[in-house]
Amino acid sequence: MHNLWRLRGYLRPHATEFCWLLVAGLTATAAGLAVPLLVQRVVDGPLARREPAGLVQLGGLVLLLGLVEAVLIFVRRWTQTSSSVGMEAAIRADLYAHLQRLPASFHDRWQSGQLIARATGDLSMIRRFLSFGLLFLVLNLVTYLAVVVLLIRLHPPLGLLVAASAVPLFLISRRFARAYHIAARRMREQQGDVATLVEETAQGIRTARAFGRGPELAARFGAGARALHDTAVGKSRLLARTSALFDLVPNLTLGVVLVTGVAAAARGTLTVGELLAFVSLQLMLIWPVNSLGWIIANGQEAATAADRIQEVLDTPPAIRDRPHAVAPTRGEVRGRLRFERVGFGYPGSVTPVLRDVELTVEPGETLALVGATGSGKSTLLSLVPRLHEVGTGRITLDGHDLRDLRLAALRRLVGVAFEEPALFSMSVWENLTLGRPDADEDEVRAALTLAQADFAYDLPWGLATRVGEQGLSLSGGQRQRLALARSVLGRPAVLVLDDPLSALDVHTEALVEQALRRVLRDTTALLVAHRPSTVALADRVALLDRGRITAVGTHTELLATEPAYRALLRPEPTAAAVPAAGPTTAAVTPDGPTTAAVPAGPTTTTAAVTPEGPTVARTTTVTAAPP
Ligand SMILES: Nc1ncnc2c1ncn2[C@@H]1O[C@H](COP(=O)(O)OP(=O)(O)OP(=O)(O)O)[C@@H](O)[C@H]1O
Repeated sequence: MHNLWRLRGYLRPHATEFCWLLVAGLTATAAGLAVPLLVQRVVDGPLARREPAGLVQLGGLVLLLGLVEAVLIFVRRWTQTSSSVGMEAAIRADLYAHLQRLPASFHDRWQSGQLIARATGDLSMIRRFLSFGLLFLVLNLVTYLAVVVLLIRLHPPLGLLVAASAVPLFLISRRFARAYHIAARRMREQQGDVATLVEETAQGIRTARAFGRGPELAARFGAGARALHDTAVGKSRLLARTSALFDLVPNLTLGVVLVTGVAAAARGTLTVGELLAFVSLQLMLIWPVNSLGWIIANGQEAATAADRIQEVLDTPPAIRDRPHAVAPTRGEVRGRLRFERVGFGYPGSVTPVLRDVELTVEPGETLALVGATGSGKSTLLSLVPRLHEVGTGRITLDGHDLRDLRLAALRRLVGVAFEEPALFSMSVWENLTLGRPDADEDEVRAALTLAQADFAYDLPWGLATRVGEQGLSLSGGQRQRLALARSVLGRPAVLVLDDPLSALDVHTEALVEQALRRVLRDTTALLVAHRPSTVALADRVALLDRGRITAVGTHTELLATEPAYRALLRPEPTAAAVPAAGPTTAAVTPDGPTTAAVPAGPTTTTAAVTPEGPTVARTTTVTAAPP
C-alpha cells in the first residue's frame, strides 16, 4: 500500500470534495443506523402501549431518516465521480510528462504495451479504488464499529459475540489480500504483454502478411491471451472462495444470535423491540462484511497499479538540465561541433558501441559518416541532440559541453532527421512545426521546397491534412521528405541527418541533394551516408569501424588510402565494367538480371542494380567469406 499512499498528493486539490463525500457518507450511515433504533422505540413504546399518536410521530421520523439517507447517497455519488476522474487525469498527465522526459534508453527497454497499460488500465484501477473502494472501506469500518458498539449496549454478551466474529474475518482478509496481490500483479503484467503483442501486430501487419507469419503471430497472441484468461479466472475464483467465507461468518453469527436472542426474550432479559433492533442492526453488518472481499480486491488491484505507476515515475530522467545550464540563441552559435574521446555503450550491454571517438566538424562544414552496418553511426548521431548521454569523453558545441546547454535550447539548435521518420497523428503543419511552433508560413514553405516536399500542398486539405497513424498514409519517400523539411525548418545551427535520402527515387534524390547543398553551406552538418551520391554532399568523410573513427578525409582521399572505405563506397560499377574472370556476381540491369565475373580472391561481391534513366545507381555491397 506504500506506493498507493505516495499518490496522496493528488488527493489534495480534491480534499474539500472528499471531506464532503465522507461527511455525506457518514451521515447517511448514521441515518441508516438510527432506523432500527427507532423501530425498537416503536415496538417497545407506542406499539406495546397501543398509542397510535406516538406511532405516527415515530413512523414520520423513520420516513424522514430514509429520505435524508437517499439524498445523501445521491450527493456522495455525484461528488465522487468528478473528484476521482479529476485525480486520474492529473496522475495521467504527470505520467505522460515524465515519459517525455525519460531518455531514449528507457523507451528502448520498456515495451510500449506495458506503458500503455500503465497509462490506461492501471490508472482506472486507482480511480476505482479512490472513488469506491477507499470510501466504502472507511464507511464500512465505521459502520462495523458503530454497530458493534450499539449491539454491546443492547445486549453485552451477544454484542461481544458479534465483535469476536471480526477475528476470523481479519485472518481471512489477510490471507486473501496477499494471494490477490500476487494474482493482480501477474494479471496486469500479462495485460501489458497482450497489449504489446496487439501493438506489434498492428504495426507489422504488412510484414507478417507478406511472410505468411499470421498463424505464428496468432498462436503467440493466443498463448498470451490464454495465460491472461487463466490468471483472470484464478483471480475471480480466489475472490469467489473468499466471498463465500465472508458470507458464512456473519450468517453463522446471525444464526447464533437469533437462537440465543429468542431464548433471552423468552426469559424476559431482552424485550421484543430490543431483539428486533439487535437483529436489524446485525443485518446491517451483512453488506459491509460481504463487500470486504470486493474492497480488498479493489485495494490490492489499486496497490498493484500504484506499484507499476511508481516504477515509471521513480525512474529518474537521466538526461536533464544541469543547474547552471545556458541557453544560447541561434545567433550566438557558430556551430563548431567536437567529439572528444567519446565513448558510449547501451545500458545492459557489456561491449561499448562507440570508443574514443575524436572528431571535429567546423562551422558550416558537412561531415559524412560512413561505416558498415552496426558500426555505431546512428548511435553517434543520437548523442548530438542528447537522445542518449555520452558515456565517457564529451561533445562540445563552440567549446561548450552539450551537457551545459539547456536541453530545450540544444534541441532547438540541432535539426534532426532519422532514417525512419516518425510522423504523429496530427496535421502536416503540426508535424512540420513540431520543434518550431513559432515558424511562419514562409519558413514552412521554404523548408518544404528545400526538401522537395511541395506535394504536401496537393494533399486533400493541404498542410491541414491529418497524417500519421490516424490520418492519411504517406509513402516512405514522402514521409522522409516531410521529416527532412521538419529538420531544416528555421535553419538550425547543427543538422544531424541519418541517411535522410534513402527512401527517395533517384530523380527526387538528385533534386533534394541540390537543395540540401544550399542549406548545408551555412549549417554544420553530420550525416550518415551509405551511397556516394550522399557522400558527395559532404566536405569531409569520417570512416567509422566498430565504434572507432579509423580515418577522416575527403571522399577521394579515403577512396585512395582506405581499402575498408573502398569496400563500402566504391563508385558504382556497371555490369559492363566488371572484369570477366573469377567467381561470378549477380547484377540486375534494366534489361533483367545478368551475371558477370569479378577477379578471383577478393572478399567482396557486388550486386549492382542499375535503374533506368538517371546516372546515379545504387550499390549494395555484400561481404562474402574468403574462399
Ligand atoms: N537501443 C539500442 N539498445 C541496445 N543496443 C543497440 C540499440 N541501438 C543500437 N544498438 C546496437 O548498437 C550497435 C550500433 O548500432 P547503430 O544503429 O548505431 O549502427 P549503425 O551504424 O547506424 O547501423 P545501420 O547502418 O545499420 O543503421 C549495434 O550493434 C546495435 O545492435
